[in-house]
Amino acid sequence: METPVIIPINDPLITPLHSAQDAVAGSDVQLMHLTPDQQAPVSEDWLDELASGLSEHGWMSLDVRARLGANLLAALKQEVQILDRTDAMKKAGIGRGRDLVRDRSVRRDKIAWLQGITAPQAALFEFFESIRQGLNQRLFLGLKRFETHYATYHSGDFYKQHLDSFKGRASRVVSLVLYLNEDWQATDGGALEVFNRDNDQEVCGTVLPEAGRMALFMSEEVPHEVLPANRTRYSLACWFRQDEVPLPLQG
Ligand SMILES: O=C(O)CCC(=O)C(=O)O
Ligand SMILES: [Fe+2]
Repeated sequence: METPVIIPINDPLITPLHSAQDAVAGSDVQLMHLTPDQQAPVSEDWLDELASGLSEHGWMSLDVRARLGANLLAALKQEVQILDRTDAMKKAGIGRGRDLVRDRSVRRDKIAWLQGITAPQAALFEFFESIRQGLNQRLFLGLKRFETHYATYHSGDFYKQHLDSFKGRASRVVSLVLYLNEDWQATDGGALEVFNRDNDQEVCGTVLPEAGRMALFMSEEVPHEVLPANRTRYSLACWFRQDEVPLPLQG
């Protein structure tokens, strides 16, 4: 059973998005500080591990619950739940700008882009920025920036096998997915299936979207798929990019 979330506004449909986000930021600011005995979110050794996972296998899955802290994960989940319940999330598409296609046979999730403004998002962006710099120092990927969105998959939603970037576009280079769901069971569906980068018929890993679990992979190389979820599945995806100019945040 999920813990019920109380939406701190009267009429979600007429309240602008930033108010919903402010409500979250305001109530959770004090939760964002890491307690002193907590492991540093990002250490040199840990960045070494990420870099070797990516260079040797093209992908990896790891548990970052202790690094990010249960409070930050809970605050991020609360944000995405509020966005979802206030209808602030948009049907996701494939492609960008004029090429954007909303093809429900390929993907059915809903997304909302993060701006890094609320306290939980600011803490998360700091974490992503350390990863960006750490990967650049170790793998010379020239990652200039990252973009990140929340995603909600309701029961029955999926995302068929795909790559996150077309070869040679030098846009999305490294993909990161962070999951926000407590007590996710295999029977809840919604697993991320990762395929062999040299054979897109061969599953080489299955990741359950449990809170604190993170998947990291090379965007142009690693085919992956989100299996149909049997309960609401919350996550956020982040792409580290080589291009400098942000595209309009849509789709
Ligand atoms: O949520 C996931 O496990 C993966 C999502 C994904 O592949 C994407 O948004 O491109
Ligand atoms: Fe993807």
